[in-house]
Amino acid sequence: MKMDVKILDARLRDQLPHYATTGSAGLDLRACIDGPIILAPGETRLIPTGLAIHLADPGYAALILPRSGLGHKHGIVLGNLVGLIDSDYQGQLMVSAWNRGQQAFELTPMERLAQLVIVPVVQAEFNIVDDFEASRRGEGGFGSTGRQ
Ligand SMILES: O=c1ccn([C@H]2C[C@H](O)[C@@H](COP(=O)(O)OP(=O)(O)OP(=O)(O)O)O2)c(=O)[nH]1
Ligand SMILES: [Mg+2]
Repeated sequence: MKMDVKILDARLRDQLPHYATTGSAGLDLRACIDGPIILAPGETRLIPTGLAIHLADPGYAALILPRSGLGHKHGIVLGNLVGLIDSDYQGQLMVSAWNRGQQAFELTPMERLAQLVIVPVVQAEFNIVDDFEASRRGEGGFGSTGRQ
């Protein structure tokens, strides 16, 4: 698919997000900040990415996800856990950077902070009913099938 992209920060012109390998699902998003930012343990900051996208088609959405290295090694994940980008959103992509770790983390200008994944979406119509057609699971959940 092709999506409209606006480059809001000139520094991105020579380091546009791209799929790093042929099989990559995510496009890395960079921290478009003017100087280093120290994220104290527990702190959350909204970080601009210098990029806007317009998916336009309600059959798509984009997800902002943490990078595994930053999340696992440094505790840098997302304040909203997952960012959901609507197909009609035209503003700058923002990353809620949360230091869930015990150590301060220095975020460097233009470092790759999170990743963007484009996903298909189905908008559901409601068919209001009094009772569902029976299923094997019924209302069982939250471990109802056991652990092993
Ligand atoms: O990590 C994120 C999450 C959201 N957004 C933008 C795109 C999205 O389409 C819009 C609204 O996001 P969401 O619906 O999750 O937030 P809300 O709190 O419900 O705000 P709104 O009332 O604007 O829908 O904010 C980001 O840039 N980054
Ligand atoms: Mg919303």
